[in-house]
Amino acid sequence: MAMKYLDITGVGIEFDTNGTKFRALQNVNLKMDQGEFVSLIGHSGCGKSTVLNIVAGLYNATEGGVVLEGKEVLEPGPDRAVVFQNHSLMPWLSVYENVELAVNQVFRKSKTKAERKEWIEHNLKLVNMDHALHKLPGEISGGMKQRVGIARCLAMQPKVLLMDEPFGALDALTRAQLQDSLMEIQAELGNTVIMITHDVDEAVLLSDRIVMMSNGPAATIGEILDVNLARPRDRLELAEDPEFVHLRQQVLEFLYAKHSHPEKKPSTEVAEAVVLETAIEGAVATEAGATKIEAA
Ligand SMILES: Nc1ncnc2c1ncn2[C@@H]1O[C@H](COP(=O)(O)OP(=O)(O)OP(=O)(O)O)[C@@H](O)[C@H]1O
Repeated sequence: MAMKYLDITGVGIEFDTNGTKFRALQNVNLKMDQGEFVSLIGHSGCGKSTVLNIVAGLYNATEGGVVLEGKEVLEPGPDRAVVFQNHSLMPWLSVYENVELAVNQVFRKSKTKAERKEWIEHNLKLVNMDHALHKLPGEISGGMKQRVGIARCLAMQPKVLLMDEPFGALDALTRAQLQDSLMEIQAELGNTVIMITHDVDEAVLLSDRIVMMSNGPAATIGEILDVNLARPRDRLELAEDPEFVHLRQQVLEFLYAKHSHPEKKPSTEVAEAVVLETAIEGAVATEAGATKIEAA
């Protein structure tokens, strides 16, 4: 079979927590084209973040692996930028400086200072944050912080944008605005995106495909749903579109009829601590130096 842009093949992972082995993922296979937008959906604790962390290079798979544009993923790198649920901006740096940090890391050698400045401003404009360049994260709203986090990732021109519930902490209206912005940016830039979400409508609205995961332990991909709704997509029109309603129904059925009973699993505390840690590493998991966790 021909290599795809992003190839996740036979991925499994077993964690070793204080001598107890826990198999989180088993035989996960996903092949993505360049420019594709894929959502991962599944019950809490099934392994969505673990898949993302493996693609990010933050976790090493126990079996199988990830190949991006012909190159095996072995560690974090600026070709895979991560947007976390909680922005992970450096609180002491301005909006501009937060993006600058990432841009300098990737483009210090290839762009002049003036070009970098223009590039930072361009990316903040893409997310409608060019009006607040000199504000600190503490001086802007949650939705604005998330916009800056997205701009920071986009500015690195990653091959793949990895988003872990990027709008999960936002109110419904802000979330809708950011979803629309993301669709516009995606239409303009053609980013390849993997996004974790718990929101069925969000998955259908944004995705080309929805990857639905079975419950763990040993979670895997249960079904993949193609979303062939025409773009650009308008949330109001789609609300009554029979195809949208049908797709939504299929995801709900998967989650609540076919896989409704998540089995008891060890606490997710460890995973959460790891994600928090990587978030604090901040300026970027996006940055090549982020913490890497070895699996058992
Ligand atoms: N570093 C780790 N060490 C041990 N166990 C882990 C680690 N990371 C994840 N796990 C376990 O793997 C399973 C999958 O966790 P993961 O965070 O990937 O799930 P999730 O689907 O993203 O959950 P949620 O939707 O609640 O964020 C959980 O049982 C979790 O406890």
